[in-house]
Amino acid sequence: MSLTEESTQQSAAILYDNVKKRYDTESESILAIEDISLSVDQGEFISVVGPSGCGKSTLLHLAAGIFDPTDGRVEINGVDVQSDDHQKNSVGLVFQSPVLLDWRTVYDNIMLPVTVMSENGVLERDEEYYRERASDLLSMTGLEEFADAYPQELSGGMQQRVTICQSLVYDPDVLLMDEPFGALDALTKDKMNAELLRIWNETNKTILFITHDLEEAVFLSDRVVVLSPRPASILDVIDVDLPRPRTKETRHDETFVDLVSDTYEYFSE
Ligand SMILES: Nc1ncnc2c1ncn2[C@@H]1O[C@H](COP(=O)(O)OP(=O)(O)OP(=O)(O)O)[C@@H](O)[C@H]1O
Repeated sequence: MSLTEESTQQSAAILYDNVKKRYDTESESILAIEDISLSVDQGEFISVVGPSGCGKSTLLHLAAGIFDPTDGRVEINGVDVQSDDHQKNSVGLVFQSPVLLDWRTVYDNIMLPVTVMSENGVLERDEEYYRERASDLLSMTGLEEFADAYPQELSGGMQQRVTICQSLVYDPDVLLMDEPFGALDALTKDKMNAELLRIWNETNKTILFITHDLEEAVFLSDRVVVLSPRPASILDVIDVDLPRPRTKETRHDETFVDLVSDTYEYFSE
């Protein structure tokens, strides 16, 4: 049975099947991804780490359908992301810098994807459902008092929470996160990690999380995928056998410390 057949039967949330990606520009041709096959289960939290410029974001952009693979295929819930049957609202995206509109309130920013989907006629439910969902997400992330505030009145961590609400408001199955806490200070990042795990636990999403921070990867994930320098291939997939819920104490657990140091091995010269 091929990887595609096997994983479709189990309906992988995300499937990379022999994926290769080359960027051809006028001046150069860059092979970003050599050959990657990876199956992410429904509800799994998986992190991708690798050296700078190795192709991590490319991997995420392929799952978001932003680029076509040069070879191979990428599926979300068993559907090729490049096919007409792919439902774009099955995927939510969070980037490192919050992309919020200054002139819209927090609540209106969270509702922005719903407004756009409504205008495009692709809303699955009536708007009232999403309005309630936006309010639930505001309270889940402790932002209910800031519903009428504007983004510039919020701290960086709070803005990133708004972005997470925005990506969850239309209830995607899969959340693709590209170094979402990379710009935050260490303490805020730890808090956001704990909060993300709580949200993940409450919403049962599948999360593909890109980070440079190996401790963050191990703390959050069920598995950590280690990529080679560009062109990216998978060097290892590390199972994180740590109990959940993960807490502050987890970071002092011997297994946690060992797993982080095992992962570091791939990056030492
Ligand atoms: N749209 C594009 N056009 C041309 N080249 C690109 C494009 N996007 C990425 N690349 C190139 O592909 C390679 C991989 O980039 P990518 O952003 O995927 O790596 P990354 O591991 O996420 O990087 P970083 O660790 O710096 O965030 C890089 O050499 C980059 O310059």
